[in-house]
Amino acid sequence: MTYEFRDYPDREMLAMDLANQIAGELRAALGHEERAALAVPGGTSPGPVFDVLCAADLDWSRVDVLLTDERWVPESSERSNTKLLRERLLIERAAAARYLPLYAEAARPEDAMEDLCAAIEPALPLAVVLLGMGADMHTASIFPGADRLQDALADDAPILLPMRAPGAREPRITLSARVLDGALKKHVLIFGQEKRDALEKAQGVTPDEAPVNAVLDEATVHWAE
Ligand SMILES: O=C1O[C@H](COP(=O)(O)O)[C@@H](O)[C@H](O)[C@H]1O
Repeated sequence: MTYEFRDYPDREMLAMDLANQIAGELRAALGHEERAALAVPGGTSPGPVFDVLCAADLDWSRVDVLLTDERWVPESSERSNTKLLRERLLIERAAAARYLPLYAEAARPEDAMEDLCAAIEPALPLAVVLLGMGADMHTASIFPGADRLQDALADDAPILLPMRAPGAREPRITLSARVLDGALKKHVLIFGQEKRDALEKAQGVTPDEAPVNAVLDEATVHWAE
């Protein structure tokens, strides 16, 4: 497994550079495809990248935007990844993109899985994926020790899976490793020494213990303190 590691002087430069790269990759994809799909993480890290990317000059009306994973909470919750996306990515020029939700008003992710999957399937494969990583080496909502971990890592995994894990505060829904790893361009965004150490620790460890390993091959990792 090989990946490129980019070390930036600060978070602002990382956000500018990464957003410009993603915009360029989407433009390139739209040069030879009718539509291009972009999957992005939630959590605390990607906001500054969204702040730049939302203003990128490209034909957003031909872009499908989706999350890599969602916490099963309503959009009004501060824990909602969708809320973050609506406030910081799906604005300005990017407001013209088509948003493919990973959440529906249902008590459990299982209750909405079929409809959510049916909407996403035609948009695949992903043209570009941006992933986050937790200090426990989870990526998207594929957590070490999760109830559906093996299913999410399987070669024949479904597009989406419900997920519950000791490290996750609420039920989750996540794209499988197969779908994330199948993206034509893959970026992983991490900030801080703790996550850099975690990424190094993930080397040579199985994806069961370090799920991020399932998506790292040929990815670019972007890091700043
Ligand atoms: O819960 C989640 O965590 C990861 C990492 O988030 P961060 O706050 O440590 O940046 C994120 O990539 C994922 O989308 C999110 O649901």
